[in-house]
Parts: sequence; structure tokens; C-alpha cells
Amino acid sequence: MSNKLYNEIPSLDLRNFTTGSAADKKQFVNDLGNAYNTIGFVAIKGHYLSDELSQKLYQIVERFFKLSTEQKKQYENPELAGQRGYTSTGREQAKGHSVPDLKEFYQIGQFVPEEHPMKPEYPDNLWPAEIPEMAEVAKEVYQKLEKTGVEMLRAIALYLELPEDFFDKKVEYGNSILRAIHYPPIENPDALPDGAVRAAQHGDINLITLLMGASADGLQVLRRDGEWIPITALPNQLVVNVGDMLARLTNDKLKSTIHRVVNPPKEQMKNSRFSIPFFMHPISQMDLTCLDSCVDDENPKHYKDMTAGEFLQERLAEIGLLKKK
Ligand SMILES: O=C(O)CCC(=O)C(=O)O
Ligand SMILES: [Fe+2]
Repeated sequence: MSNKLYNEIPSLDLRNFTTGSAADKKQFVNDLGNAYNTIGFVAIKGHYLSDELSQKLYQIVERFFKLSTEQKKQYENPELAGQRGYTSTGREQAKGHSVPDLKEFYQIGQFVPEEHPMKPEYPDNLWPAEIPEMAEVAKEVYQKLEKTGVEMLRAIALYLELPEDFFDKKVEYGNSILRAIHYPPIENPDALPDGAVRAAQHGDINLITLLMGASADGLQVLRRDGEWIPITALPNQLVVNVGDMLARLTNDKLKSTIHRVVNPPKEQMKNSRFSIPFFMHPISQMDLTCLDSCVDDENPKHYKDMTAGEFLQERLAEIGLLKKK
């Protein structure tokens, strides 16, 4: 393994894994493991989401967030803990951070056929009547990202010396979330509460996150040496990082990538920022107990045994989305 400290994230072509030779595939797996052990993010081209489709979704999302607060709040139901529909500003804070992030968001969950046994597992998606095109476009984006995520998890399984299909059944009709985020203009920077930022530093909850290029700069990753490095996804690239669930499963052999979204420089404070991460979750029954292969005397178990569903509930409470009854 190289100990090189990257200043930018390595870029890989997923086609080397999906349609390449055995040697290409092996190289992809090695490069991916290397990226996750150094900077923690990787940029992927040759995936299944077209730039055209992602632009279409961005336009729809911008139209939604331009609606009045009253209109948007029709799609906010606190009983859903932010997992479907709209969540207004001031609700979510990063774990361990007392000031809420400067953002509002809209979450879209799994699409399960009516008769499927997994159907009752998930609340229905909410669709804004004002934007009738959202449902169809969001579903297409969701499924293209999910398909990309399955391939990424196959490569990760091989890197961990697990069977290639280790994650396949665990993410089939999984609890993944497409989250459209709007970071509103900062109208009065002097009136911001201390420590209020667009997104305070955090690790994502899920297995892996796939992020399409945001509308503006601001995303930064915490490199292993403690330096914050700016991340920009180029057109046609997805940025993919490891989340807390994969860190638990691998006893931190794969570490959850800490990242944040900083406030813009003064002259850009009046601009909105939009981003659309896809959080790849397994089904809630998945056991996140550390793999035996990742535990030894030098690396005793860091985490207590939990299912993905239990871990998600715990975290939603910690970030303010699930109010304790
Ligand atoms: O807005 C971004 O670029 C990243 C957002 C993020 O890290 C998150 O919602 O977990
Ligand atoms: Fe994140």
C-alpha cells in the first residue's frame, strides 16, 4: 500500500471493473482500496448515471426549493424523521455538534413493487403536486445510482477478500436514500450563530455514499494527516466515499470518511448551493457485527454488535431527526 498523501481525489473508470479484463478488474480493486486507505474519496467515471439525467434532476430540485416555505412544509412530516419528503432548515445537526446545519433537504426512498414482501418495510415516498415530473426523474436517478453502488460494493467485497456478491442480497431493496439538499444564501453572515456551517464535519451513516457534482464548491474531506482538502466532482463523475456502516462491519479497516461543507467566501454568500448525495443503505436486517477477518489481538473489536436498522435509529436520534418519545 502506498502512503502517498493525495491533494486531490484519484479518478477511476468503473468500466474497468464491469467490462474489463481480469487484470483491469484486479487493478480497479487495488486502486479503490488504495484510495480509501489514503484520502477516503474516489471519483468514478463510466458509471450508469448520465450527465443529462443528473442535470434534469438538478433543475427539478431547484424548482422545488424555490416554492414558498408554506408550500414546501406540506411535504414535511416529522413522524418520518426526515426519511421521506421535506425537512426544513434548523432541524438536522451533525452528530456531536449542537448548532444545526444551514440547509433544507428532500429525501426519496426505495421503490418497491406493490406485491413485493419488502413493500411494507418502507414508508411511501412523498411527491410535490407542484412538480409532477419529480417522481419519474428521481426514480430513474435512484435506480441508476443504486446499480452503480452495487458494482462499487462488489469491488469493495473483493478488496476485503469476501465473495464478490457478499453485499448483493443485503442491498437488494435496501433502505437507500436520495437526498436533494439546498444550502440557502447566507443573507446576514454577521447574525450567524457561532459554529453554524452549511454542513458540520461528519461521517455518513450508510455503507457508501455516491455524490454527483454539486452546484458550487464547499465540500472538503479530512485527510489522514488532519488537512482539509477541497473536493470537486467533475461532470460525468461521481464521488464515492465509505460511511459508518462499512467502517463498523470492517472494524475500521475501511474508515468512514469525515467531510464537511464550509460556508462560501463573503462575495458568494448570496448564492445558493445544491447537492444530491445518494446514501446506499442495506436492508435493516443486515448484521453489522465486525467481520472475523477484521478482528485480531492488535485490532480488537471497536464496535458493539448491531443491525443496520438499529444503528440507523440510534443515529437519527443523535442528529435530531428522530425525536425520542
Ligand atoms: O453537500 C454536499 O456536498 C455533501 C453533503 C453531505 O455530506 C451529506 O448530506 O451527508
Ligand atoms: Fe455527508
